[in-house]
Amino acid sequence: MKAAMTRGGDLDRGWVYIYFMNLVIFAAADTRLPNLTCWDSMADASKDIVDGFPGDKKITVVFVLGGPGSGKGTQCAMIVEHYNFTHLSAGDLLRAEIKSGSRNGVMIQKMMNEGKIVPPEVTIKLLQRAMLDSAHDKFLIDGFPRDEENRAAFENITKIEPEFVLYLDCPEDELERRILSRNQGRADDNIETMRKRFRVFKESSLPVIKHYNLKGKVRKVDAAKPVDEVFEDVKKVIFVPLIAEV
Ligand SMILES: Nc1ncnc2c1ncn2[C@@H]1O[C@H](COP(=O)(O)OP(=O)(O)OP(=O)(O)O)[C@@H](O)[C@H]1O
Ligand SMILES: Nc1ccn([C@@H]2O[C@H](COP(=O)(O)O)[C@@H](O)[C@H]2O)c(=O)n1
Repeated sequence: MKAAMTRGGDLDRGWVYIYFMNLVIFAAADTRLPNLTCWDSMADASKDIVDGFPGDKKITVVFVLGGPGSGKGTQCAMIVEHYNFTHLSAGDLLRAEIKSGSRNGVMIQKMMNEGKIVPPEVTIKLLQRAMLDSAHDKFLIDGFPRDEENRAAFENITKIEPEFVLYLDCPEDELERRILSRNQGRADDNIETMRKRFRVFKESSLPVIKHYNLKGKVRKVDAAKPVDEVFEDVKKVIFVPLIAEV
């Protein structure tokens, strides 16, 4: 009897064990649900970067490249006053992403502080969202593509070829002078990071400019001149023959 009771007790304990194991499995499945949802929403969030652009809208893109402090932001601001373009700065979008407190913010901040290039999927997603959110179809994309990886990924994902590349050419000593007197509170505007950024520009961005030059798509301007003179060149030499003023 004792043995039977013990056996019975063992059997009961067995069922209790199975019951609790089921609870654990269900609970585990339950706690995985938010993760599964998260993966789903991540898939949704990344959908916009793999699908190109909706509709047949023709998107015109001009890439604006040049060393750090060459005047990309300054010239883009002047271009949008005269031509029907929307200015998107890759650097500004990345800085906004840091400020938003997003998951990628810490990584982006670290890369920027070291003058390194952020992985293309992050930057392209931000650019593509900004383009999709905009009612416009003509974009000046400033500070992008920074390297061959940026360039190839952008073309593969968006299927967009730039109309041309505006290259603001400026010697390093002038870039350094401008960056060190910019005074906008940017953590990367210091001599050490500036030099790293210039090295990255020479090693990684110049090959992109060369790539487009081989395709006859580069419009180079002497960006060491005063702001208004640079803009006169940008305007007369580049935009007027190609795009009507608004
Ligand atoms: N042609 C110019 N002559 C003198 N100063 C200029 C000229 N163009 C821009 N600057 C000044 O140089 C600094 C850098 O210009 P800007 O921010 O437009 O460069 P950028 O290429 O966008 O820089 P970054 O790549 O670091 O974002 C600013 O303080 C700006 O006022
Ligand atoms: N395509 C890009 C553009 C920028 N970055 C990072 O941001 C820094 C600042 O860029 P600016 O154009 O505002 O000077 C740059 O040094 C990079 O760290 C990037 O990674 N990819």
